[in-house]
Amino acid sequence: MPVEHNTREIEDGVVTDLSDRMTYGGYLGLDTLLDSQHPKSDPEHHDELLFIIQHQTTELWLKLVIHELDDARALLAADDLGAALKRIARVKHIQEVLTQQWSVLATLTPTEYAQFRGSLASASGFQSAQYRQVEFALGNKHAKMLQVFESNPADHAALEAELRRPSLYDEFLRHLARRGHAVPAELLERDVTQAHVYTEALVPVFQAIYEDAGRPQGGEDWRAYEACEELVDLEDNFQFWRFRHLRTVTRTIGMKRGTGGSSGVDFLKRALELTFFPELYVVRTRIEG
Ligand code: HEM
Ligand SMILES: N[C@@H](CC(=O)c1ccccc1NC=O)C(=O)O
Repeated sequence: MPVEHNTREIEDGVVTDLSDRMTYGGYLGLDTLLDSQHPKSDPEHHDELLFIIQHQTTELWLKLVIHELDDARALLAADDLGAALKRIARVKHIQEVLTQQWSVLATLTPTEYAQFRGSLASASGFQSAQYRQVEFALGNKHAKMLQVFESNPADHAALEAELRRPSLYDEFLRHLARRGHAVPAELLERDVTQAHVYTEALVPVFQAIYEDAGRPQGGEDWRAYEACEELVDLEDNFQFWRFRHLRTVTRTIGMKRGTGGSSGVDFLKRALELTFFPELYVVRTRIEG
């Protein structure tokens, strides 16, 4: 039947009596989700809702990133590299959404933000437990970061557990070792509560994987090569997010100190020098034709 009067007929089969049945809102917990936006400005500033939702959507996606990275690690531990790569591919798409999303917040002018910034008091993204958990899961451990979470036992416990868990990189290197690659023992036995630091002896392992993949028939370790490139994408994407955050902060608060107590822009700039998988970048310098 064609659409008449620009109004679509509702088909007879459409379920309308939803008492005692599973519904859209019930399944998704929308009562709670959509009742979780509480602007603090009084009178309420129009733009504070944007600010809240931008953060909440980020936290929701971070929840999924953690879920996927957890499973990717379990799959690597079981030597199922193909399935782990699927999880990582999903994380990469989420990162792209999160980086794109900065353009919505960029519609907030410095004047508008200054009008409700005081209502945020000492709250700051620096206190995001899930963001820190992702950094830890990727291998940039930092025990002192836990201090900020002492007032929230659940967050503190989750981060402490993450601190003690092998990172995605640790699991990948263990997998490569089981596949016969000469991963240095110092990495396989490292204290996983510390940040991964650049290890020169790992570079030849990646060099062999990259050079093998470049041979005409495709290499033995094509999957390992693919995984290396996925990790590089993951780190690049993480840095793109950090960079957009830095630029947004710069255009919104200039050189003001952060509500979390840091110097602000200068502190964020230093995060751009952190790295998760340094050997995967150094190997590029070494690759010969
Ligand atoms: C106008 C918007 C924003 C401004 C002005 C801003 C400002 C800042 C500043 C100054 C810091 C340094 C810590 C401090 O002293 O407060 C910081 C950290 C942080 N912010 Fe934001 N931010 C904004 C939006 C966001 C959004 C939307 C997110 C998403 C969740 C976010 C997440 C973070 C995270 C995770 C950190 C810690 C970064 C690190 O440790 O390197 N921020 N932010
Ligand atoms: N640190 C920001 C405040 C801020 O952006 C913020 C405040 C409360 C909850 C999340 C935030 N996002 C990122 O830091 C500032 O200094 O303006």
